[in-house]
Amino acid sequence: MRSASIARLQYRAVSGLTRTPRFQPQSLLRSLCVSTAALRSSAVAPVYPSMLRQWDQRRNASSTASEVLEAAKANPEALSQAAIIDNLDPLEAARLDKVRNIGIAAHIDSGKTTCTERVLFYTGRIKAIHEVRGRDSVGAKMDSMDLEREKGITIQSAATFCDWVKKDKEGKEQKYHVNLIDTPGHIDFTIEVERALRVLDGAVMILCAVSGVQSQTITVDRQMRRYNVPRISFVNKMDRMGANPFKAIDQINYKLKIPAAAVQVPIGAEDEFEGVVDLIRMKTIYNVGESGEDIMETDEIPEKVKAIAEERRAKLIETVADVDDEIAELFLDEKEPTADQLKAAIRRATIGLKFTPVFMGSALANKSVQPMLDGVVDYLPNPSEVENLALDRKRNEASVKLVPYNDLPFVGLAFKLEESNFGQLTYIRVYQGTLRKGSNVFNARNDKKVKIPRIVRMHSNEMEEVTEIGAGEICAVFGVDCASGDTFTDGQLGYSMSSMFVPEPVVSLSIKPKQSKDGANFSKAMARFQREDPTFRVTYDHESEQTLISGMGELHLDIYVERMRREYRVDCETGPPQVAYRETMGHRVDFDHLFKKQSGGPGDFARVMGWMEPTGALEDNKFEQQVVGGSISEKFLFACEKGFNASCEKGPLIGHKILGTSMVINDGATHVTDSSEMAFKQATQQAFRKAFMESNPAVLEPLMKTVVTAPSEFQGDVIGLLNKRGATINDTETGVDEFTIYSDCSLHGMFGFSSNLRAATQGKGEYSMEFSHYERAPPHMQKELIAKYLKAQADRHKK
Ligand SMILES: Nc1nc2c(ncn2[C@@H]2O[C@H](COP(=O)(O)OP(=O)(O)OP(=O)(O)O)[C@@H](O)[C@H]2O)c(=O)[nH]1
Repeated sequence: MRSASIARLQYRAVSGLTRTPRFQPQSLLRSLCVSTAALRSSAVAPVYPSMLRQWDQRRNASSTASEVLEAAKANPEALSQAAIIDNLDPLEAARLDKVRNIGIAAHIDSGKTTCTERVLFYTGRIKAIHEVRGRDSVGAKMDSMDLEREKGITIQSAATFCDWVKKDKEGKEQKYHVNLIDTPGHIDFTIEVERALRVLDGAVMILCAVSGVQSQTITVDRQMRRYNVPRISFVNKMDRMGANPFKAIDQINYKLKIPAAAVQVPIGAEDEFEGVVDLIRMKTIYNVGESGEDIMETDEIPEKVKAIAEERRAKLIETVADVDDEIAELFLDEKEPTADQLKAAIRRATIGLKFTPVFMGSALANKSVQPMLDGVVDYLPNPSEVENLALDRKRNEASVKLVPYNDLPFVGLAFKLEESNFGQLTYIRVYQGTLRKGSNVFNARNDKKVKIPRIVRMHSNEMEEVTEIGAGEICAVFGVDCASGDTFTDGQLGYSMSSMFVPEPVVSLSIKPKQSKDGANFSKAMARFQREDPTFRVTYDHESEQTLISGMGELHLDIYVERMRREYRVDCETGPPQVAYRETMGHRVDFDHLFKKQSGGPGDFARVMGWMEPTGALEDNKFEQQVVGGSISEKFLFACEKGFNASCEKGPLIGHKILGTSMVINDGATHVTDSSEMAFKQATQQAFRKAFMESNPAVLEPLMKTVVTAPSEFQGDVIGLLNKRGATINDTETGVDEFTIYSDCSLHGMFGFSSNLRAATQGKGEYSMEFSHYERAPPHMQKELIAKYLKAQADRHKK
């Protein structure tokens, strides 16, 4: 960073201007400089220590520090990331301009892996295309796990990188570095999508040209919104019977509620799908060569698509005008935007999360994948165009913007852990600074120092060793002990970044190795799976003396049982799937509970008073203390809270977790010698149990949003199947030759549904299920569950 650039920043801070003339006379800029010491303590300082070091050597100290600080406080935007980026070394800005970090996310079987395989082939990363479940039995590059290749589904997200060469306006070739993560479609592996989207700058949302927006499209849409990820859309499978990209676009508009318009129209469809017309430049694009590796562009638009191309181009301009002022002005003046104007507006609107341009093609038929890659470069942001924030723990958790500049202190986020043949691999997104082999970094969670022994770039299951990774890039490191979501810094900065959203598991199974000699390997596998996947939990139930594994669905748990067998050679016995029920209280109950024991020596004494009541929403539990006058000390109140939390972990009705319950302690009594933290914890737990049972409590069961799709001839059978399982049907959509039913059903009712559905639809039906919310279980079921729990407890006591 040059001193003039820093000075420009100071100038902006003082003047409040967001843009500074690039060539300010040095003397004017210098007059605005402040003392380094003052800056270090300022709101700006922690972001730029390395700049300050350089500046220390060059500066002409002056005394306007307070002015700069005041101006910075009044106008933080003057120090925005954009302003800093604007002042970067031009070489650094040019480097970032050529980087894209993207994810591919979609509903199950939309063609994410097939599409990624083409991307890798066209960018020269792989020498031949292999299909998912292909006849050559090789399998797609990104599905590297044997299980993935056998089942034809993606289980783990896989990272890779490639270089895409694209011609610029002047016809000069420009090389873009694309880091890409292919994610699974099954909701059971949703954490993989969650963590990929947490660290990526943009995404390609793939849709099936026949099915359009499907249940998991809605889920990934929600995940993209959660992390503000801009997206382009790709309507795949244009070669399939019934393909209709415009129906998919309408659905993006009204189901996902994000303005979308086609930037291409297809030339032919189904088995006559030939290529596309680019609506921005009004050119036709065809793939030629054995695997569609070459692109042929012409100005001649076939007669049969001329009208639709004109109509859709007008629609594109109209949709963009709705979200972009510059195009809106041209639109109102009835002026046609130039290709450059339209492209720039689409880029602005896409990055601003106001629009998604829709591409179309067929990955399997090797058609129109390259224009989608051009779209990644043209419309998705480079790392400097995305705002990434961290909390500065040294400055009261103030929010700071991270700057993807190589020379700044290092800040990175570990977003995924994976065991490899060479030890634990930790995937890191570098947000600021450079990560160097052999350097020391600090884990912000526990301030532990770790050395980085090896850095690699991942290419599915292969890796390429590198000595350093710059800001804005993704890599993996070996030998770093941490948890998913940990922030690493260089040690100077007290920054930590927010982690990803981790959904709660809903299904459990009891599990044990068939042979006791496998105990050690079993524990090793459990520890590893838990470390890698935050939605997979292992608990030990002391009462039933069983190990329980919990996860997002039956498939999720089945995959781990299978991986245990293959990767650790441990055959396991599993119990039937169990639902993660919850318990909640019925109405408010006041309590005044005394816990007192006197048996010779020092006794126990604790009295707690207050009330318990439902929180209203079936969400988190709440503990509050409103003690005035010191009848219970802070230390003992803390023990009460511990008692409350422990009670919430195991409800009195059936031993499941408690939801939506609050406890207030507002009075009590303490004994000078007999009171202890243990006594107050016990007293709270006893009071909790009593009040809870008096409140007419209920067992809650998880309700699942279920979506079933099958060929039309099976509609009656599928409805019958769902009715038998007590599902409430909310909506039915009828397509060309298939139907989709949206329903709510209890998780318990859906166990084993996949085999029933397969049998009822000759294997052609598909379904997906996602947790929706908890609801009171039917009274007869509650009774049964309580009776079962009581019996199990009585049997245990007899033993
Ligand atoms: N007709 C047709 N089939 C396709 C196309 N793209 C993919 N497929 C097929 O669709 C199936 C699913 O493809 P994948 O690439 O595994 O889909 P995915 O989205 O990665 O699947 P998951 O990760 O399991 O959700 C495979 O049988 C592919 O051959 C396409 O453009 N046209």
